[in-house]
Amino acid sequence: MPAALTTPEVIALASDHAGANLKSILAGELERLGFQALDLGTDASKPADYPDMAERLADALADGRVQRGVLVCGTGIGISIAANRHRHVRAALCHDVTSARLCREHNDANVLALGERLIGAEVAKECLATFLSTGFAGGRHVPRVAKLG
Ligand SMILES: O=C(CO)[C@H](O)[C@H](O)[C@H](O)COP(=O)(O)O
Repeated sequence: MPAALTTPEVIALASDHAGANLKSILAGELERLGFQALDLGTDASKPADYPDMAERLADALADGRVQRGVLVCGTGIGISIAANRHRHVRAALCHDVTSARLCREHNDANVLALGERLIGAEVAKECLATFLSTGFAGGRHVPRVAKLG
């Protein structure tokens, strides 16, 4: 009997020009991990303002194209600030795997934000894999997360 086919989860990525190279690396890593990458731009040759790129990802979450996403700018700061202005976005700026785990367990983050100019590709890939494989812990965190929205 043939194995059941499952549709891979689509994960959206967006970045400004300063995060475009790391975004490409992470798109490849997503495919390697069995996800489908939806690249919302920009590429390194097309300068873009991080609020506009955060909005693209916020829109993809709002209209249901994706449930989770990744944002990258130079530091991850500007693009995470911009993303969190959208009420349905819980973007977590992470520089390490522990933060990537805790933002899922405690905050039910739906967006991982990274800074290409601050962390290396290998750490970024580890953060991505941890973010995607960690569930929300629920319990005492539920009312706290509810107060965010
Ligand atoms: O918002 C940022 C700083 O917190 C991001 O790192 C941007 O990517 C950065 O400001 C872009 O800088 P650039 O000099 O215009 O490339």
